Amino acid sequence: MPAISFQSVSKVYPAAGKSGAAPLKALDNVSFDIEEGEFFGLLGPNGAGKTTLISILAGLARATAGTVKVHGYDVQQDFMQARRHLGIVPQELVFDPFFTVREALRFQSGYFGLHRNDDWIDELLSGLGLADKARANMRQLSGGMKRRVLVAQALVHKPPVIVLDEPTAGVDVELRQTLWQFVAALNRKGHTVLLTTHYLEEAEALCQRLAMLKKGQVIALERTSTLLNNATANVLYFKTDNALPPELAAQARTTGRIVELPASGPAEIEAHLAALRQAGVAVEDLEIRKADLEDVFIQLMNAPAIATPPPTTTAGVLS
Ligand SMILES: Nc1ncnc2c1ncn2[C@@H]1O[C@H](COP(=O)(O)OP(=O)(O)OP(=O)(O)O)[C@@H](O)[C@H]1O
Repeated sequence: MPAISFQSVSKVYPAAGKSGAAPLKALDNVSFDIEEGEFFGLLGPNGAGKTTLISILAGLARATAGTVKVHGYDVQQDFMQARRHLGIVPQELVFDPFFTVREALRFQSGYFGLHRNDDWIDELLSGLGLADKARANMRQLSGGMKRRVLVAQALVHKPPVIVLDEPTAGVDVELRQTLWQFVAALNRKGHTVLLTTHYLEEAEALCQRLAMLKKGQVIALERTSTLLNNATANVLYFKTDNALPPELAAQARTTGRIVELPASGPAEIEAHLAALRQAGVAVEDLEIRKADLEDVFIQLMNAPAIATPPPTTTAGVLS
């Protein structure tokens, strides 16, 4: 049985404000399963529908159509059973300022009917570098410390499935590393992890499989390694002060003077270099590197809209 199953999930938000405005389809027939023990990444640009999908999973929003199950429990019909199997680390820092850290964790344990949970709470506090903050009041903690408490709160009932919604946005490097070591260790013990992130290098390092959302549709569902192997093999990286010829400009990612040009192999690299020479583009600091997840992401996001239904298996990447 999958840990999480999304089946034909759609979400339409009614038109806001002016009459005549069209309703917004935030999710369009999203189907995929996440198997037990997987470390799974959900990626997509702003507004792709990631938070909407996680809100439906958490029972905080209702799907317009389709079903979502956690360990076989429907998130609507069996809400409490589904919720018990989930530990959700939200994007926003929400907490009660009057509790100490330990009280907040005890309170959350009580919500799940767990009353003698201090051994596990101590383990969480020490694993997340919060041991000396147990008696601190929540309002005295820094933003990074509050985020650690949110992670501890999500895990207080030892959920088999852990959902992290952009947990490292605006978080310093040290906390990111603590968090990832902790979550990776839980994953090794068998916990399923679903992560949404804007940091593609994080997804590349951690996630075994990825789904990419674009405008509410799944446009790729693949093992991370397969996605990387199927994608453009190389990227030509250089700096220039000159304008690129239009056929190269259309394919290039340009950041100030830095240009990154995808190339499928040696022949295309040579063709790009010839085109640059012919256009009189002066190139500095030229490097050829292997494509990474960011290149794959940009390639898929820039691909023309898909006309066929999204994949429901891990069969391949649509382009
Ligand atoms: N409560 C709501 N009412 C109306 N529209 C909404 C609501 N919540 C989200 N949307 C819209 O639905 C679409 C998907 O939003 P969602 O927040 O799920 O995307 P996201 O992929 O999580 O984006 P981000 O990376 O910016 O968090 C967006 O166009 C957004 O404006």
